[in-house]
Amino acid sequence: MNDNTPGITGLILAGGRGSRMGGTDKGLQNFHGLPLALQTLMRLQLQSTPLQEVLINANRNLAAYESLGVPVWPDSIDGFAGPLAGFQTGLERCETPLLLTVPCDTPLFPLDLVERLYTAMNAQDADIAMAAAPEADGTVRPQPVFCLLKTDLLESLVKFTQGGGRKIDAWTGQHRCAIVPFDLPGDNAQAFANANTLAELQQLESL
Ligand SMILES: Nc1nc2c(ncn2[C@@H]2O[C@H](COP(=O)(O)OP(=O)(O)OP(=O)(O)O)[C@@H](O)[C@H]2O)c(=O)[nH]1
Repeated sequence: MNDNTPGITGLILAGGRGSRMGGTDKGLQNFHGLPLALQTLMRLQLQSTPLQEVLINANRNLAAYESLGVPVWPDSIDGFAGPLAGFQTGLERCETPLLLTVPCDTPLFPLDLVERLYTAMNAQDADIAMAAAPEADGTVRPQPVFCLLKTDLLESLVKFTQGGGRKIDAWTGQHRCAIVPFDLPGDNAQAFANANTLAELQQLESL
């Protein structure tokens, strides 16, 4: 990070239903003995480009999340409207020019995530930088919940969600969006592996 890097707030998205995990609150499931949300928080605190602040977005068990020591905000849109509701909450609550979103169920994400998204955003004069990574079939695909966003996109997002929009790519497609592949030699091919089920969580622990 150099002196010109603007403040960046990290947002942990832990507001989902976790239906494929039996309706459990995913962020509170243990990964190597600690809740996924805490593992995610620690990974954000280890980023090569430091964050100014971290927030958690959760819709259940708020006291348990608050015990992790950072501010916790539930969705401002009712009814589990999806990750974009979390983006909106983060943009409403963050006090820095940039917001980084990460999900709570992908605990091996790269330690240079912030650095590479920020570099691409600048180089491409973009409003959003989104990670992309190889999936099981080897194809590099966007990972839409890993986004660096300019905070002044809030108005656009509120308009989009008020119009019933729920799909991340439909909204990001309205803006200059840099897609940032994490498939360089030395990148961990499993870095964006996520746990939707308890079996997948166990698999992740064995990596
Ligand atoms: N704030 C917020 N975040 C959500 C919502 N739905 C999903 N997310 C988050 O978006 C990320 C990806 O979520 P998914 O795996 O698609 O959904 P999930 O609710 O976690 O799990 P499933 O119900 O099994 O699909 C996770 O970090 C979720 O916490 C929501 O309604 N509100």
